[in-house]
Amino acid sequence: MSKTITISRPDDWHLHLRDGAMLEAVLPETMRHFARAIIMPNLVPPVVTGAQAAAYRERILAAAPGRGQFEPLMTLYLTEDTDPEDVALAHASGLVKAVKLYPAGATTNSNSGVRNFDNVRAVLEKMAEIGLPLCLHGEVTTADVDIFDREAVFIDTVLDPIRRATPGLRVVMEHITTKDGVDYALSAETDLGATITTHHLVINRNHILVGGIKPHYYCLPVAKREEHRLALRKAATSGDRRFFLGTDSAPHLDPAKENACGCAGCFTATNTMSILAEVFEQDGALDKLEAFTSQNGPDFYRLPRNELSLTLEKGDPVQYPAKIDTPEGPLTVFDPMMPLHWRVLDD
Ligand SMILES: NC(=O)N[C@@H](CC(=O)O)C(=O)O
Ligand SMILES: [Zn+2]
Ligand SMILES: [Zn+2]
Repeated sequence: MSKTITISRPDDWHLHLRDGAMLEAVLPETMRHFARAIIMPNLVPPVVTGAQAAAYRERILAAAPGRGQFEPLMTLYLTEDTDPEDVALAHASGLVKAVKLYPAGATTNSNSGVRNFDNVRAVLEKMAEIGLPLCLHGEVTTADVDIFDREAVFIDTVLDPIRRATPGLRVVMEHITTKDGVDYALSAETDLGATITTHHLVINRNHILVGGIKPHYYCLPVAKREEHRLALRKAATSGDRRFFLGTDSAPHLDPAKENACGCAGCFTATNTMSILAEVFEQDGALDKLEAFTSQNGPDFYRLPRNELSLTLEKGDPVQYPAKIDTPEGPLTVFDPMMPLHWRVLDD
């Protein structure tokens, strides 16, 4: 008899869908396995206002094969000019589920992000009042801080002060990559969660750099030492409610990655569920997969868990495309460097 596992349908709590032709190419990859996703607002120009988020949501739904089967959970891109009342209205209408803070210059399309955190104080206070989560790209951007230390320094010098100054603010530490991130998430009983990507459970910094530069393993925050990857594995597979899946699936066309100045981002939407099942099985934690992909996220966001389910079956290695063809060129799918034995049924 074949071995199967059935879980509530997963959600992706950190996803880049982009726009236009890329949106059309990547949306089906996520919709195949995920019911909902927190949609990142780092378009060019960014999704700053409620009106822009509503328009982007319509473009996503228009690109969705079989409308109604996928719910985009919209976010606003926090700038120093963001109006607290616009945020409150977009939240009250049910449109917006989180606000995203990018330190200016930290990552792809973050130039409109925050330079002086004092200038967003009024928005953060409003968010604490109305219970709207803040999603954080947690890296400092100062030139004198080593890129491998930027997450840990951000926690000490930005995140912790913001949380102390804004009691009740609900925060998601996005795509944590360090033991420091895990430990900080575990330090709070309420109002703090952390997403973990698929790829950071698989790669460490050697995979980017040993034997030649591997641009498809380059993302931000950059993968760290093996001890950090192991801390992330332990956190994800623990079932602890503070950790949930945010794939950070971040498509960039191959020429933009395979470049003298390659873009940051790994595209994992296609094979994420097979990778995660393999990872959780390797760690003897298949029974915790559902908590990570389907329960802890909606619980944090105070949304119902999905009623539909998803079944994975163990068998011969799964076939998936190495690249997705988009009208604008090829897009490489993340290579986990191991055979994957768990296939999503009916996908
Ligand atoms: N993670 C990445 O490496 N890239 C993301 C931006 C982000 O999430 O920081 C992107 O938009 O390409
Ligand atoms: Zn980020
Ligand atoms: Zn991201």
